[in-house]
Amino acid sequence: MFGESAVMRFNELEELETVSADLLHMGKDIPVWLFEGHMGAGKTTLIKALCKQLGVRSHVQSPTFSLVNEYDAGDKLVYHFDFYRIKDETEALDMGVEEYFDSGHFCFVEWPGKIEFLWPLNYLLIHLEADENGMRMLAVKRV
Ligand SMILES: Nc1ncnc2c1ncn2[C@@H]1O[C@H](COP(=O)(O)OP(=O)(O)OP(=O)(O)O)[C@@H](O)[C@H]1O
Repeated sequence: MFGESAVMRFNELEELETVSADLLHMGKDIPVWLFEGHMGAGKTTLIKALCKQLGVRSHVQSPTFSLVNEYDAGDKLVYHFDFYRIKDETEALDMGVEEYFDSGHFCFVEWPGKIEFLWPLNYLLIHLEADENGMRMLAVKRV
């Protein structure tokens, strides 16, 4: 639908259903999705919308302290990471982040810049920004 990259603009929470459906259409064959964006850009909110589309019924919230949450999405699992508070990449290695990335299950990663050396070869890179009016700009690229 979008080729290898796309830009989307939206400003209503209701639009997230369409945005997340489009993203899944574009990247459903890629397990690891990296979500870049400043605090409050809307990373967790977008991941919630994606999880809903994937059939997750449990509560989706940022795993700021646990580093990873696991959600059941029927035939697949979703691992939701937040590396904002991680000390260094050794901590990510110790929690087995490479095994998660290789598992074939969806891995949605907030603050991926904190573990840049551990990014897999292929991933979906999503960059989110919010302007002063609350308008969101999302750029997505298959790598
Ligand atoms: N598309 C959107 N339209 C309107 N409001 C939104 C949208 N996305 C997020 N918000 C609102 O912006 C606020 C911050 O969103 P969210 O917590 O998802 O950001 P975040 O990028 O995960 O931040 P952090 O890095 O601090 O976890 C929330 O109150 C959320 O409801």
